[in-house]
Order: sequence, then structure tokens, then C-alpha cells
Amino acid sequence: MTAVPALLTVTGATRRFGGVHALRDVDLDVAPGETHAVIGPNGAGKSTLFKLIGGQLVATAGTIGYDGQRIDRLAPHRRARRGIAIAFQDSPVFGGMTVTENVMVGAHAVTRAGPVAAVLGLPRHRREEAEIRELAARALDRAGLTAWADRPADALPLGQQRALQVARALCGGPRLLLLDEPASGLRGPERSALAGLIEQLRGEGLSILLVEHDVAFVARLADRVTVLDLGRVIARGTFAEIRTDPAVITAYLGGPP
Ligand SMILES: Nc1ncnc2c1ncn2[C@@H]1O[C@H](COP(=O)(O)OP(=O)(O)OP(=O)(O)O)[C@@H](O)[C@H]1O
Repeated sequence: MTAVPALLTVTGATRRFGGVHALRDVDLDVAPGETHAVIGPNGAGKSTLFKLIGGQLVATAGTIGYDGQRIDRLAPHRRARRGIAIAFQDSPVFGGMTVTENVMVGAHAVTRAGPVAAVLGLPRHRREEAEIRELAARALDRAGLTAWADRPADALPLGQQRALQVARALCGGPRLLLLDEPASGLRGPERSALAGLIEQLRGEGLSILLVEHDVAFVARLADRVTVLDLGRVIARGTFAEIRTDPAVITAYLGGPP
């Protein structure tokens, strides 16, 4: 049997900030349809890795492959067009806009006409606007937000605001969804609803890379977990495998005195 090639392959990713090694020689892959979590204590390098994949940072060394091609020199919007979408923990929710309009912003990253056509109101833009509205409606439906579509976005409770950020990422029709600490700041029921949404997306075949502090959230969702500490991979495997790994326990609880 031939193994299915990974959708995302990070090889030897290294990033220095001056004398600080934020990441050292990190390998990671995400299989099609997999939910893969990256965890680690503060300063482990999780955000740096996330930004290297999204294109917000460039690696000092190493390569990133997506769908069989190198993407590590592409600008973030080009990665978005190839199907990599990001929901950042702090991506803005625009209070003066409706929920639908907020989600439509996510599709502009992948449209052909671009912002100049939008400002000039060109026919191409108007056609595209109708398509985008349709994509937004579908994304809102997937995220369970249809009932909120015409409400001002700032009327949404925090849990639904997170779902809105996910819907915005879905609007461009991604194959790989990068989620940056999606559970942060959410209370129990909101966190559980968001986990349900992520499970649903996984069930629809989406590949997901999740950076998350909340270990229970990761235990529920991740097919595989990569654990970072001080910029290095210290463990990888299923949640059950990594939770008993001595290196992981030491990293989280601190070394011997
Ligand atoms: N722009 C930067 N300039 C200098 N050092 C940085 C920069 N960004 C990150 N670092 C350093 O790189 C290391 C890894 O940081 P990173 O933010 O990737 O970790 P993290 O695992 O996301 O941490 P946290 O869980 O606290 O968000 C840390 O030592 C951090 O201080």
C-alpha cells in the first residue's frame, strides 16, 4: 500500500532572532484530513512555527512544502490562494460591519479582481461580490452562524466571535486551516461548542493545524500532537503517547531542582 503524501511538510525549520533560537531544526507534517496540534510551554516556539507556515515570518533555514510544492518563499496572500487559511486568535472582528460582511473579508484574499476593482465598482468586481456573498453564506452555514448573518458583528458573544473568525478563514475555501489558540479566553460551554465546530470541519475532510495551550481541547481534537520546548521538537505522537512522555512532563512541570 502506498502512503498518502502529506499536505503540509515542514523540514528542518529554524528561526533565529539575533542570538535567540526560536526554532531549531523542526520537522512536522500534516496529513490530508488530519487535525494536528502543536503544544509546548511559553516561549517554546509555537507562534514562530505558525508564522513560518502562514508566511508572516521567513525561516532562517529549512523548507516548507504544501501540496507537493515549496511555499516558503511565497508571500502570505499567495499561500492563502493555494488554500492555506489562518484564523488568528487576535484577528479583528469589525464592529461596524455585519457578520456576513466580516466573513466576506476572508474571501478578498483569494479573489481575482482585487481591491482596486472593488473601489472602482467595476462589473468584474460586482460579479465577484455576488460570488463572495454566496461563499460567505456557505461559510456561515458551516460555522453555525446563519442566524447571526445580518447582525452587527460586535453583538456576537465571544464564542460566536471565534466561530466568525473560523468562518472568515473558511470563506476562501481552504484545504489547510491554521488555528492559533482558538480556545483562548473561552469559558467551558463556548470552548466545547468551538471544539464541536472543529470536529465537524475535520469530518468534512479539512486538514487542520492547531496551536493551543488548552490541553483538554487538544486531547479531544488532535489526531497527532507535536510538542515543542525551547524551539525543539521533544515529542510527537497521539495525545495518549505524548502525555506520558518523560520529556513532556519535565518541560511542563520543570526539570529537577
Ligand atoms: N520578534 C521576536 N524578536 C525576538 N525574539 C522573539 C521574537 N519572537 C519570538 N521571539 C523569541 O522566540 C522564542 C519563541 O517564541 P514564540 O512566541 O514562538 O513561543 P510560543 O511557544 O508561541 O510562546 P507563548 O506560548 O508564550 O505564546 C521566545 O524565546 C521568544 O522570546
